[in-house]
Amino acid sequence: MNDVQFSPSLMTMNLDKFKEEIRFLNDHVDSYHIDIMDGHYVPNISLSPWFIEEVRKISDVSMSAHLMVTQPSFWVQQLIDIKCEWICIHAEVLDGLAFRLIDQIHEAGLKAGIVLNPETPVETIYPYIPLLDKVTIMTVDPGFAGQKFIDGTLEKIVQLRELRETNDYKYLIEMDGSSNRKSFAKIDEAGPDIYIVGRSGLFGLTENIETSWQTMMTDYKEMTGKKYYKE
Ligand SMILES: O=C(CO)[C@@H](O)[C@H](O)[C@H](O)COP(=O)(O)O
Ligand SMILES: [Co+2]
Repeated sequence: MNDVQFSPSLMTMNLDKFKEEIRFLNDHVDSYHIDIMDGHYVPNISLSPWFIEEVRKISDVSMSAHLMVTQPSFWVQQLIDIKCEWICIHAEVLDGLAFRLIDQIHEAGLKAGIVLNPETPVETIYPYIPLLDKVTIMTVDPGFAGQKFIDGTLEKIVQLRELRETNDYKYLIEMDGSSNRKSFAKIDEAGPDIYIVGRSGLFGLTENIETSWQTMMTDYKEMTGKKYYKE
């Protein structure tokens, strides 16, 4: 397996420093995490396909959309239209749609991911898990930044690693929510491939993105004993 990746959650970036933060991060990350909420699936509104297009004007980094919406078909089509590289849908809204939507994403040449809420077991996605490019484990309830890390979610990351190993599945394992100095050690022990970092781990650390990034790198190194490959 490759090195761990960090994927900044742009919902928590400092919008008054949009260009400065994106230009700095472009050289350090493999993907950007874009939270898209419809105000129904979760009681909040955040980013949009339009936002992805704006970031693309100054970035070649691949985009991973995290759809927190009740009608995924509509949003999947919007994201296919703009060729968003990763389209990730919550398992909880996929009944009766999963195979069709995953196929639709793959036929467009894009990657399909599934996101699991803290209370949703990994078994929910067994019917289509061999088709997936990524599985994201929510380590907080979806909808907001700044929430408390839910320790019980980590065993699902371990379960996904074991399943992948046993069955030779290809999906990447991602975690989303409250990854920061306090949680890096326990996340590292569970062993996801991708850490989403938001306000508590990166953007909220200092006034300046370069200093925040360096602080995060120090935190990661001190808490895990490991070095990030794009430090
Ligand atoms: O999907 C979500 C929230 O629904 C996340 O991507 C948040 O944007 C991230 O958790 C914020 O970072 P923290 O505030 O948790 O550090
Ligand atoms: Co997210």
